[in-house]
Amino acid sequence: MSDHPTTPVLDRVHTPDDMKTMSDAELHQLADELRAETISAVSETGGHLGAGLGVVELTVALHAVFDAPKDKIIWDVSHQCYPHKILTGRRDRIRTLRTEGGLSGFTKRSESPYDPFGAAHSSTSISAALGFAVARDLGGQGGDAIAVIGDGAMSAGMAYEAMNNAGHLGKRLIVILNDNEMSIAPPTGAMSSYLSRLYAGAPFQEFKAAAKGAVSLLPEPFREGAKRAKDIFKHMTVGGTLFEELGFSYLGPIDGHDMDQLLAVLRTVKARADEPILIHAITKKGKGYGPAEAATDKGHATAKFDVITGKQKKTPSNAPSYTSVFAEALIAQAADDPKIVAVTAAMPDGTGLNRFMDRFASRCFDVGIAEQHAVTFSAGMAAGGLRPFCALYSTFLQRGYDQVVHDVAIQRLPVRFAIDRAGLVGADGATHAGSYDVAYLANLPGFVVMAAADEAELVRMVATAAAYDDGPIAFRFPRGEGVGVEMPENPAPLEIGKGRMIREGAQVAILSFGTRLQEVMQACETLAAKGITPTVADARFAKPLDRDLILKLATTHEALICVEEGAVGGFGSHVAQLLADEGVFDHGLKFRSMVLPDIFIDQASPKAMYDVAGLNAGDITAKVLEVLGVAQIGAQSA
Ligand SMILES: Cc1ncc(C[n+]2csc(CCOP(=O)(O)OP(=O)(O)O)c2C)c(N)n1
Ligand SMILES: CC(=O)[C@@H](O)[C@H](O)COP(=O)(O)O
Ligand SMILES: [Mg+2]
Repeated sequence: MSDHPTTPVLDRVHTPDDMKTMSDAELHQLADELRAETISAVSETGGHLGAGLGVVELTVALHAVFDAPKDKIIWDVSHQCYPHKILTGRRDRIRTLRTEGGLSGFTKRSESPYDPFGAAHSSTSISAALGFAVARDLGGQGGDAIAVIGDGAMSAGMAYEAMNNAGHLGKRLIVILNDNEMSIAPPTGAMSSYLSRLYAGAPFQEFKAAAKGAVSLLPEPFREGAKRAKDIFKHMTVGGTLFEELGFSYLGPIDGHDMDQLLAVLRTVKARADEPILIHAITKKGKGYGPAEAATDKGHATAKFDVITGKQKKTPSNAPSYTSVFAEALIAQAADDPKIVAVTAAMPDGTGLNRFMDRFASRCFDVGIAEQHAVTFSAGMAAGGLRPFCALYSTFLQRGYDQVVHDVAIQRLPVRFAIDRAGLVGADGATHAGSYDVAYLANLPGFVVMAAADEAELVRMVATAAAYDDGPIAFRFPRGEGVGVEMPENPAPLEIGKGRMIREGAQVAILSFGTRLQEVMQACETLAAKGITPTVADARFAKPLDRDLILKLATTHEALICVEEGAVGGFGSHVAQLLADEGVFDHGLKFRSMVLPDIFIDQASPKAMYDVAGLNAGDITAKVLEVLGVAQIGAQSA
């Protein structure tokens, strides 16, 4: 397979309308070419590969049978949407995926009318599709509503909330369960076992209407090609399923890579459905690309790679990742403390807890994509006397917020939140940015909220959290590698609510919270050349604040600048509140709080995203000069 495959059929597709006149044989070939084009594009951009490869046939069949954008095809998570983007007028930009100014790696309403609903967090598709179905029936936009949801995403409660509602409403709604027996890691849980049992050992089964002579139900002109459908339907043995109990007609399992089968089933569903229908399609994540199929994550996400060898082109790292530092620090604590347990919501590799699991299998829980449950489950274990570390990405913890408030904070339970991917994450863009956790945690009574300035600080914060039994405690750290600092050998717990002085200076004090400290120090080098030597402190805690440190900085300097990689309402806001409460502003303190701006920042490199946010060294330099009233010369290049 060459990097730029020959694609004569795909070349004819500019929008899905161009597929409507294609023969089934051409659609077969289109799928092959689409797969080659997807592999080729992702080899140049990196990104989510395996999920897209698993839905190539399904994508072609859906666009051949349904009429997008009038019909709404809603991809759950939408990390599998690259083939869909190629078929829906975005092929010319597909090699800009996940880059600054390029295509998003997810569906996005502002990007295309063929993306009726944006996603990136999982398990929203059935709710959204049901919303479209109701809107259609109440005189809104017409067309079918089709949710494509993976078996991993089916582990989240929201999918069942939606099916419960859909079954009750009884409207025409099509859900395609794309079951590849994979989440990012192999899926866990009873639901996953249930899905496996639905098709284990059985031949692919088909369409309920078979008993009523399904072939005759096929609309013209498809009856001609219906011999295959006859073969498909003759195995029909579908019995009662959980989905049927919820009010869906269950069709399947069908082979999600068999184009004939897909076309026959979708055409018939399109012609006949008058109620909620769930089509259970069995697929292979990474299908059709050897290196992806062979990978343990089935090519879920990849760096740029060589198409022939599959070898990924990763830039060598200079320091360990924050994630791995967290995992090793937790393992070290857990070795001495049998009460420490760890929880991940379907991200064992992403959170580093796969290492913890290897070491302490019975004390590590992958609960599936179920962040709400992860939080309350941790609360229960804390109430039961364990020391749970609930390791979630900042963006996914958002989903468990009521549980954080109601089950953890109000009961003052000592759940330790290890918040990974804090701050701007890069190619995944706005949906995955960890922008809000400080704001939404530091406002909760009794919560301790920390941010690590570097990987050594992270190790100390793990030790602090392990030793803290008085209530909930959280520490946040970013995606990517650390700064290469020396690591503490026997990390002692930090004193709660105490920051640290980094360097003493004059005129202006910079109070950093989190890893922007490196940018602050870089800014100081530039400022030194201008004769300005700021005092720099690392707050460590957004809650409780180090009042003594902050008031000292505020009363001994002309200006105080807070810097953090979080949204307004976070650390700087709490400092401002303290200063206002203490009347410090009455004495003329110049105060600035550098936070993420009030916009959703699109995907780019983290550095470029922080440029947009105005939180890089040059911005800090410029802020110091502005607050001191010094003329700015070349501040952006600092
Ligand atoms: C709420 C939420 N939690 C976690 C994730 C991270 N995540 C992205 S894709 C994925 C696995 C999804 O599995 P599945 O739905 O089966 O899709 P597949 O990749 O197998 O096609 C996970 C856990 C997410 N996107 N959203
Ligand atoms: C689609 C999704 O939610 C995940 O695959 C996410 O992209 C992982 O991000 P990391 O690469 O930061 O683990
Ligand atoms: Mg899956």
